[in-house]
Amino acid sequence: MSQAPKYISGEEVEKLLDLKELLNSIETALGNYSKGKDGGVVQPVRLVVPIEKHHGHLGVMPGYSSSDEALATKIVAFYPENKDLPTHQAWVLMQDPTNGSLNAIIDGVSITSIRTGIASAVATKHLANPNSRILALIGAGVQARSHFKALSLLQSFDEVRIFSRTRASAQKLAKEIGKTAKVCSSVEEAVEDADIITTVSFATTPILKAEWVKPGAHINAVGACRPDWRELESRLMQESVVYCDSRDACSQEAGDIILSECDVFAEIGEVINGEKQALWEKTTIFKSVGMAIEDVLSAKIVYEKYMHQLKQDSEYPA
Ligand SMILES: NC(=O)C1=CN([C@@H]2O[C@H](COP(=O)(O)OP(=O)(O)OC[C@H]3O[C@@H](n4cnc5c(N)ncnc54)[C@H](OP(=O)(O)O)[C@@H]3O)[C@@H](O)[C@H]2O)C=CC1
Ligand SMILES: O=C(O)C1=NCCCC1
Repeated sequence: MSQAPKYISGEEVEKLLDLKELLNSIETALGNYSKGKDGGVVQPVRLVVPIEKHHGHLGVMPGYSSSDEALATKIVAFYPENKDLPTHQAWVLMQDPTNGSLNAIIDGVSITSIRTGIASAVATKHLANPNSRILALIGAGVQARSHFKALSLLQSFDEVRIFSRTRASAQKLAKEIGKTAKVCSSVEEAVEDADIITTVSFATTPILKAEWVKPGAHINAVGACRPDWRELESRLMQESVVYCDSRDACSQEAGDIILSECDVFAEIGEVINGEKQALWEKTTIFKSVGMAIEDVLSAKIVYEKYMHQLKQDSEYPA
């Protein structure tokens, strides 16, 4: 008889996910994804149902990694206008790949937030100048926080510039980050001389211009995950070396790529596999829209640790 699925909360996810371990695991998974069939990753482009009447979207993201024996599906709702609820709500359904039974339902908000920052950190590790000192965050929500944490695994920053639509959000984040943080009054002010720029906003028209970006900077372009949404102007996309998480997904969802008609030089997985160069001395952009396999790997780590802890608790009760 199959067991009732476990429910694993966001709090538990935050406790159980070790960021360095996740970085290694996501780096390997992105490499496997870009190997095609040989990599053993099966991940179709997500299905997105627009809920136009309420300005929201529902995404369904299944994925399987045969080398990790991990199978999961994330259901994610994103409602940019939500005020009392988070703009993203998500659940990851973790299944046993050997027989299809449901092992766990895991909070997907924390997984989405943590794994997206870590995926950008993987790209930044390969594509940014190793002597990067100034980080600019455009947007000051959930992803801005997870990106600051993830990018801080790679180096410490002398200055973290923050711009957001509402100054109070930027101020709140700056207080959390501490003395290296500086609240800026415009995107231009935030990115001047920045080595790493991370756009994590809900902008739907370009907010970052080529003329403001220091040559050789690295940009993680994380927002604008619909084909008609953009954060970066066309000239910036066309004049930089553009990398992406998935060509298939970005060609359907990334307005920054689709509308600028820029070339995509490589998937980040191709860089990880040594098939394409990391041109970090040039201005580089990592455009991501998010991949199911990142959720699958995160869920696997969480589930295994959760089960290990349960076993220990039952063997050695307090
Ligand atoms: N690539 C990927 O894998 C993923 C991408 N995303 C995307 O990342 C983005 C950020 O998500 P998340 O942090 O969770 O969302 P949040 O709602 O938590 O935060 C969004 C932030 O962006 C700010 N913002 C909104 N519009 C603008 C604008 N025009 N200019 C500047 N700042 C703006 C908000 O402003 P305010 O100051 O008013 O609060 C807020 O600080 C979204 O586009 C989301 O869909 C999310 C998950 C995965
Ligand atoms: O990968 C994800 O999860 C998401 N990507 C784009 C916006 C919604 C969530």
